[in-house]
Amino acid sequence: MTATVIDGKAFAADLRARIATLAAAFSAQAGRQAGLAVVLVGEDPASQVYVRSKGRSTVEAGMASFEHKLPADTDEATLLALVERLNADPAVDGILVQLPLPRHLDEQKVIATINPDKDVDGFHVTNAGRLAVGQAGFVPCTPLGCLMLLKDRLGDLAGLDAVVIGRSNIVGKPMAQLLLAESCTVTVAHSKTQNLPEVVRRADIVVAAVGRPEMVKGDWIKPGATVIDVGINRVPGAQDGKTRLVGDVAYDEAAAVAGAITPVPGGVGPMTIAVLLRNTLVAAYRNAGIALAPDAI
Ligand SMILES: NC(=O)C1=CN([C@@H]2O[C@H](COP(=O)(O)OP(=O)(O)OC[C@H]3O[C@@H](n4cnc5c(N)ncnc54)[C@H](OP(=O)(O)O)[C@@H]3O)[C@@H](O)[C@H]2O)C=CC1
Ligand SMILES: Nc1nc(=O)c2c([nH]1)NC[C@@H]1CN(c3ccc(C(=O)N[C@@H](CCC(=O)O)C(=O)O)cc3)C=[N+]21
Ligand SMILES: [Mg+2]
Repeated sequence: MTATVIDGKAFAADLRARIATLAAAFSAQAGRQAGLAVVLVGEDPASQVYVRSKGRSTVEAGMASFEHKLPADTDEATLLALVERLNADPAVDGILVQLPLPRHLDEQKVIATINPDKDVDGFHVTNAGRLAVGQAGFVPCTPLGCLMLLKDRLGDLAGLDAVVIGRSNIVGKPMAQLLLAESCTVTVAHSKTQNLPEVVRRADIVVAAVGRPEMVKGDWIKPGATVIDVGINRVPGAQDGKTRLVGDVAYDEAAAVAGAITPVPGGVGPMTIAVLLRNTLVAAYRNAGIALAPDAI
């Protein structure tokens, strides 16, 4: 058996096209574009690439992009003051502070300062709480993108056994909450989990969000299972000095057993950015007081 490749890049492109149509309608109705502010502290090359790509996608979708680049030695008061200014700016519907922050800055404090109704990353405790109790709020982009791919592939998820590997606040935990809300039987595995291969072998749905290159092996996968690989790991490539991107799943092995699998790159990553645009547009409609059908995007 060879798995169906879940084309996240194509799915995300389709989603972005639908968002662009709605963003144009929003601009016409509201008399202004929806706006996303992205804050980058420091010069981490990977973060710079992501921020540039977010800015480009935002503009392509017909929304305004406000990029704020601050030096690595920015102090906490300066960063918090910028977030407060963006909270108060009516042109800004969504605020994203690129993580990780330099070590001297307290990520939790920065996230707590973002107005929850502009928190398009869904990282604020208010949004985490809303997700946990089933209230409307912003859901973190990566897990929501994973859920969209799963529902597109599998339809109703009720009763399926799902194993999420990883329990971070930005991927693993919200992913588990979303799958629980879809009535999956959810197991959350982490670095202290015993017999991880056996745990994973029970799963109809595997979401790997670990940050360890190709850790999940082909013989951990139940035949026919759906495998979502969140991992983005840069490893040395075949040629000297070159690097390549691999996921948390040993792709070729797993694809020989799974029913469907996301590739890296071209799987979950592009979905993250598309969902960020979606969340920003939802925020814009809400901030402008214009109704948006719950299933519009
Ligand atoms: N595609 C995308 O858009 C995105 C991709 N990513 C990628 O996803 C991956 C995970 O990111 P993130 O959640 O932020 O990572 P974190 O480092 O915050 O969390 C990693 C999780 O994996 C668990 N873990 C570590 N080692 C093992 C192990 N040997 N066995 C089982 N579990 C283990 C940790 O357990 P414990 O809690 O016990 O330490 C932790 O819960 C990374 O590769 C990251 O680059 C992240 C965000 C977006
Ligand atoms: N506040 C905040 N919100 C985030 O959502 C956030 C963050 N900080 N910090 C970093 C992580 C990582 N992340 C990715 C987004 C897109 C791709 C993506 O598009 N990846 C492409 C490949 C990109 C490449 O070639 O490097 C792909 O998988 O096909 C990957 C990873 C968002 N993150
Ligand atoms: Mg982290």
